[in-house]
Amino acid sequence: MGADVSSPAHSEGKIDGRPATFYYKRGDGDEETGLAWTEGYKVYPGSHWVKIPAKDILVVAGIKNTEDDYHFLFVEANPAVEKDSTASPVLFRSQTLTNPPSLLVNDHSIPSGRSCWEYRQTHNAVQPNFSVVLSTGSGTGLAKAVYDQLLKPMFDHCEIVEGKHYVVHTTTSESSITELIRDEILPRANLGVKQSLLLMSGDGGVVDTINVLLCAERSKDYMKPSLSVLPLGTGNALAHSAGITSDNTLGIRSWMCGEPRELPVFVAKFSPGARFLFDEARQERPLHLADGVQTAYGAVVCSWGLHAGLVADSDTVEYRKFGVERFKMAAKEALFPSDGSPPHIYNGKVKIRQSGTDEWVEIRQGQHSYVLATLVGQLEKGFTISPASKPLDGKLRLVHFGPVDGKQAMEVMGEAYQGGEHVKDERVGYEEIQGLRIELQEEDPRWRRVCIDGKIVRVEKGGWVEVSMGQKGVVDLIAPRTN
Ligand SMILES: Nc1ncnc2c1ncn2[C@@H]1O[C@H](COP(=O)(O)OP(=O)(O)OP(=O)(O)O)[C@@H](O)[C@H]1O
Repeated sequence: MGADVSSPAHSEGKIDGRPATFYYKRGDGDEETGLAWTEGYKVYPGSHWVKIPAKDILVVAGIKNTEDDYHFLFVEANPAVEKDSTASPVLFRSQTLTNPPSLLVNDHSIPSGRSCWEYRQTHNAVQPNFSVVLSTGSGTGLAKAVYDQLLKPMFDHCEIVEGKHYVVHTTTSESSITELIRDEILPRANLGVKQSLLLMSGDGGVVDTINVLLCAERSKDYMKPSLSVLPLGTGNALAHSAGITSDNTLGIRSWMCGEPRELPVFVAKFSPGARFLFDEARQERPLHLADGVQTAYGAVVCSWGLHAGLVADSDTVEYRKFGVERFKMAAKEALFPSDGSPPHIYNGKVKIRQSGTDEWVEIRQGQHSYVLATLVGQLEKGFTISPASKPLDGKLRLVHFGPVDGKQAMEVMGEAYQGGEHVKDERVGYEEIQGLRIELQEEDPRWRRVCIDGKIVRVEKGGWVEVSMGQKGVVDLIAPRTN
């Protein structure tokens, strides 16, 4: 606590009406940054200090009709998770600060203008234009607990009222989000109504949303909705890559203080006969037809080979119980098959198109292990698949490697967990691309699975997929400001 008494980092005031001494250490990094306070105005060597790390702070907001009182909103780790894995990881907390350090107020006040969550609400709308989506099938099923223990208490504190200011939609099936967007959000967007969605889901909730919006006819009055994400899926690639998870608030700080940013999307066109697989691949459905071509949209990844296989194989009720570990478990299974055989080598032609040319160039002729085009940096926390990607930079990058044995594939994957070191590995190709075309030459349908943001599309025999950047102006993502 080394701040000078006159420093903007130090003040004497009150906490919930009780005299207190405050110190604030600027930054958003280690546990030492944030607010520390102790009861009373006399500080002794043995004084008890309460510390609220900067990463736990939501906002500091002035209380109306007072001079120096502030709402101090933050989260706290939930001790109940040790015994109850279905509990919310963090809980909502609030205190009233009188005369807090000015630096704290400066760093954590609600930004004005487009970046303020209030800007995105229209409280006098005929019906609420703010929808909260609880995706019960996402991740390990925490959406309901996070809503009850974190989000709802925060809304209550901020006097954001269910039914008046927002509507809750709880998913009951794989098609719930699609139906909500198709039947409610899209028609109102086409009437020019400004809408916000808070998706308590992983990447799947986002890909469901963008697919409806991009596949639809949009009117000339179309007003693009803004999406916020509370990362409650398994990989949460988009949230990690957009900086939404860079604090401990489970996306709420980004929802409150982030700004609308254009969400870059890609379009994947498929040969006739391609089908979306769902319900553990027991069911299938056709893709949307755009100008007669089977089409899907994504904001994260299009892959074929090892990555698509392990995403598909691990999307079962059994595997989902293991959270993000499910990807590693499925990877082990794919790389070291229990019958002792080597991992599958994928046959097909992989072609890329680079900036400034219409020409398709074939890479790594014939055989492949891993082919992955992505718009994001991380596919899961710490798994840096594309280290050159910047948040929402709208650049498509390709990561690929050819036939390797299980041990070598594990090595390459391990390097991706070390900050994206795999892209320096001579076995790995990594480049920015404008387009990707894969012509699959596999007999077994198992090796013809393509992953689009966690969803699986099975391509028919002799089929292909072609990926390029998609349309702009359809949806915004609320993400932390980048100054
Ligand atoms: N009650 C439900 N029953 C069946 N499917 C559901 C249900 N609720 C949500 N879903 C679907 O499950 C999918 C969950 O995907 P989501 O991406 O949110 O989670 P995840 O796959 O665990 O995470 P990630 O994609 O980030 O790895 C969504 O596409 C959603 O439509």
